[in-house]
Parts: sequence; C-alpha cells; structure tokens
Amino acid sequence: MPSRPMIGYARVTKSFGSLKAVDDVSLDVAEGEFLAIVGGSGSGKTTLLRLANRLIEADAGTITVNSEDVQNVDPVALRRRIGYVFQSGGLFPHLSVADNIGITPKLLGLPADDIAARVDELLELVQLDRTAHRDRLPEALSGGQRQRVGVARALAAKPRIVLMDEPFGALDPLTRDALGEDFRELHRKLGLTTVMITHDMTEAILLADRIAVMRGGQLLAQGTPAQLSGSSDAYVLELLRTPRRQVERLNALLPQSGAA
Ligand SMILES: Nc1ncnc2c1ncn2[C@@H]1O[C@H](COP(=O)(O)OP(=O)(O)OP(=O)(O)O)[C@@H](O)[C@H]1O
Repeated sequence: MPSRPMIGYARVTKSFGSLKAVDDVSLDVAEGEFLAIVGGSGSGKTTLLRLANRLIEADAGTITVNSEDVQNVDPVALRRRIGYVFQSGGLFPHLSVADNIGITPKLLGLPADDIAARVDELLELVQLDRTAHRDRLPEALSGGQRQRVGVARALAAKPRIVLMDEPFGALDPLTRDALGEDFRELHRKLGLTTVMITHDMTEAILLADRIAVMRGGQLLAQGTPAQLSGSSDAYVLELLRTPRRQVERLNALLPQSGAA
C-alpha cells in the first residue's frame, strides 16, 4: 500500500443537534488507495465522506487533503479537485450528457473545443458510445449509463481523489458488478485515491484495498478484508460473514454447476 495519506481525518467530530453523526474519527486514506466505508443506515458514512470536500463542516478535529488542512482551502476550489459521484447519478435532468460532463470544465473557463474533446475522451473512458449518448438527456439513459455519466462528470476536472456515495446501489446486480469492475480499473489506470460508501459487503471486499467500518458515528474498525476477518468485534465479524453466508444459502437452494 502507498504510504502518503491523501486524505487524513484526525479526531473529527460532527454533530447535528445532540446527535454525534461522526464521533472522534481518525482515519488515513493513502495515495492511490481504494477505501470502502461500510456500516448500517445512519452510522455516519455520508457525513464522513462529505466532510472531506466541505459539503459538511466539522465541529472538531482536522481534515487534510493532500497534506493541506481543508479549512485553508476555498470550498469551491476543493470540490473541483475532488470528484464526487452521487448515489442516483445526481445529473442535471435538463442538460445533455455532454453538458453534464462538461459542466466543471466550463466553470473552469476552458474553451468550447477543449471541453468537447474532454467530453469525448471521458465518454470513451467510461465506455459510452459518443454518437449514441452525447446529446441525450439523462432521462433517456438506463440507470447504469447514468452512473457512467456520473463517473465521467466526476473525472472531468482530472481530480486525483474520487468520493463515491453508494454509486452502484440502485443498479441491477449484473450492471453493478460490471460498473464496479470498470471503475476499479479506472482507479488503477488514473492513479486515483478513491473512497466509496457501499452497503454491499461483497462489493467492498472485491473492490477495495481496505474497509472502514462505521457504527453509531464511530470508526469501529479499519483494515484489509483479511485483517478485519481477524477482528475481535462481533459486529465486524458479522458483516464479514454476510457474503459467505449468502453463498452458502444460495448453494443450498441452487443445483451445483455441473450437477444433473
Ligand atoms: N443535515 C442533517 N441534519 C440533521 N441530521 C442529520 C443530517 N445529516 C445527517 N444527519 C443524521 O446523522 C446521522 C448520520 O447520517 P449519515 O447520512 O452520515 O449516515 P449514513 O451512514 O450515510 O446513512 P445511510 O446509509 O442511510 O445513507 C443520521 O442519524 C442522520 O439522520
């Protein structure tokens, strides 16, 4: 694993009223790492993610991005340096695919020809056919295609960091699998640092280098899947056992391949 932290949380706390959504969390994400954040609903995953690009401000603690305290970085400039993929794609419904992808380059003041070239490059990168998809509105795309556009848009300003909030959650399992694999390849090819929230433990184990487990706002455990499987925490072990238990149940219900 690379050594330099690209994102660093040091004793970070964020409350909403009396509720500690993120409670004294310290976590480093190394440069080039793919980290998955897992945990039950309301455990603080989204809050933790959004603290990194200042969509949410911390009450206490320090967050660094590329060794810089995010408090010293203009939030808009920070968000341009960090790609963000929303669960539902988060595309502007009235803008074409090309305009959705090109929105940040446009805000950055790039000339129209450069934006068009960048859009084509990104469409290719996320494996969408230029001619077929460029001018469509998001409503004319499948869920998987929308998420590909969401990924392309997040990559438009050539960020080194990508944050993804349950990006493949609303997709059918086959599309989800394919997109997960494709994104993992992009992560490698572009040398990204990726933090992805997922509810799917199998996805976390298959895609991520390391997994952070949240519960009640606290970081319960972090480590590689192998390290976590040696955890002494019952909740962590339960989470890690889920994929295997599902396979066992499936094996019991389905004929084994090759069987008559
Ligand atoms: N803007 C807000 N105002 C008040 N409470 C909030 C706000 N945002 C989040 N919370 C609360 O903080 C806690 C953590 O929320 P968060 O969205 O971070 O959890 P999560 O783990 O991402 O959940 P899910 O998996 O359901 O998306 C929850 O109890 C939530 O209701």
